[in-house]
Amino acid sequence: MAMMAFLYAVLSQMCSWTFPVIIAVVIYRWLRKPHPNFPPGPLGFPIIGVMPYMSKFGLDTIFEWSKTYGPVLFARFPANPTVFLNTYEVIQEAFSKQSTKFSGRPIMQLLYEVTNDTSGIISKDYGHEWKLQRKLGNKVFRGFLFGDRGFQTIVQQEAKLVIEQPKKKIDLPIHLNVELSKATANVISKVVIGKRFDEGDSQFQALLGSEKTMGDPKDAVLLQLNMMFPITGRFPPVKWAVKRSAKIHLDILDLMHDFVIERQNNFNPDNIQCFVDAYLFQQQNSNPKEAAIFSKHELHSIVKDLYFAGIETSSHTLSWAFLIILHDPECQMKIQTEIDCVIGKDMPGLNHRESMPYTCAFLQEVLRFRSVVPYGAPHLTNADAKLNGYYIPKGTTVMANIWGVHNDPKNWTKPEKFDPLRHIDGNGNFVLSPRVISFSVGQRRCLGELLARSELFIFLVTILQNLNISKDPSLNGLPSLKGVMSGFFVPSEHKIVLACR
Ligand code: HEM
Repeated sequence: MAMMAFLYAVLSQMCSWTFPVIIAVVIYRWLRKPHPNFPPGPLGFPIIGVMPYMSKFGLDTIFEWSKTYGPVLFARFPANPTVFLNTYEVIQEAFSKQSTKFSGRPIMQLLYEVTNDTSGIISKDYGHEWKLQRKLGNKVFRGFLFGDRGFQTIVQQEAKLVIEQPKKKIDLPIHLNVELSKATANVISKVVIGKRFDEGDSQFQALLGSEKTMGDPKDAVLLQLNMMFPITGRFPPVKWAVKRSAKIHLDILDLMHDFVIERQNNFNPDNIQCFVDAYLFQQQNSNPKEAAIFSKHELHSIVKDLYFAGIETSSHTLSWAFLIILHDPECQMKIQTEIDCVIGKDMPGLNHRESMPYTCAFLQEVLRFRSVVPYGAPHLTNADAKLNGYYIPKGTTVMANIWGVHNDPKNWTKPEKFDPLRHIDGNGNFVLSPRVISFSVGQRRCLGELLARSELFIFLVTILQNLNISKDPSLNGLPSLKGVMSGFFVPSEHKIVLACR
């Protein structure tokens, strides 16, 4: 009895000071800034930070905050306090002018926990290893893939097949995005592993299946929750979503391993045909220290990164383009008028771009109006930095608010309006705008930009040269332009009708 009384006394004593201490720690952590001169931002709430304020995808929320807190703001996300850059000027300053300080990558905690791996290009932190991998990537993507084996030829071949497929189902509504994903997957395959796949191929089905599941909207929400509150990963249903995501990741790596082995068996150093060939060549011709960096494991991860970054981004940007055309059929008419004048019945090629200002302006406006990667990829400061008068310490996560730049009325009159003519000057010429930054800026800007731009032009023009698009007649209204976030910012699922011209 005496013992019970003693324990009770100790416990109540502890409670009397533990609870206030916990509250004090929570409040301290909530109010604390990494540095007194850290950028300003909304306070949010203890523990959950700014989460309750976020609209579904945060696109408008951050943009609204920037009106109060300015071009550089700090958002208290529970697991990862993040600095958002909201104007073109500060993004340029950070990612281009101060790129050696702002080009790191935070560990993608979720993926890291399940894979213990930061190999590849996308997730690799800034430094010697990333620079070497990226240099090789730039060489392949900017250099030797022109000519007979160039992007243009590869994309033209796939574009021809895209128009054949729907021709068989003329007048029946189809999911055009499914066809476009297959086409962009085959473009990447040709560029990276030197071969394309037939539709029924089991490896191709596995690849497309994993791409789809990676962006599963249901799991995307759970995984986001896990990123904000890592502890949720210990309990279902978040635990199951994390497991599913890990399995997909490992299955894809296995698939990449098979792709690379097949290519390796046919490798001929005198006939470099694709990215994997160039990588194997580099491996064999580097000094031992560098050869260790160009390892097999890195190669599998980079191949995976190229598939991950290159399929859905391009196919969904094209889907946005066709959805916009449904809403504004005049665009279709104007592009087709240009096609008829400039290309006629010839095969569309990249050289036609300079004579087709409206089509170029239309595509640039699609990239502005609906960016599939509205915040780019997270960066990390790898040194203390000063930006716009604020101090940003080493190790801070930094995101570019690409969506904000594209919707800033200081950059664009009526940004909510889709208007290709804003990119055409008084003489009728197309003006390439530096303020459309869908591919980001600086050292870490998109590696596949050249390829993506080739795909956007050749697919759009080949399809409209041969087909007219219109809405599914069984629908009352038009499919929404609002979009959904499922890994990328994409149009919600819809069908369209294609008819021969
Ligand atoms: C319309 C299509 C595309 C858009 C809008 C897009 C956009 C982006 C953006 C915003 C980033 C992040 C840049 C940063 O961290 O600041 C990125 C990175 C990247 N993209 Fe793309 N991308 C597209 C297509 C492609 C294609 C076709 C490929 C390749 C085959 C590709 C490969 C990559 C890679 C490898 C990175 C990581 C670069 C690095 O970390 O150094 N992308 N992309």
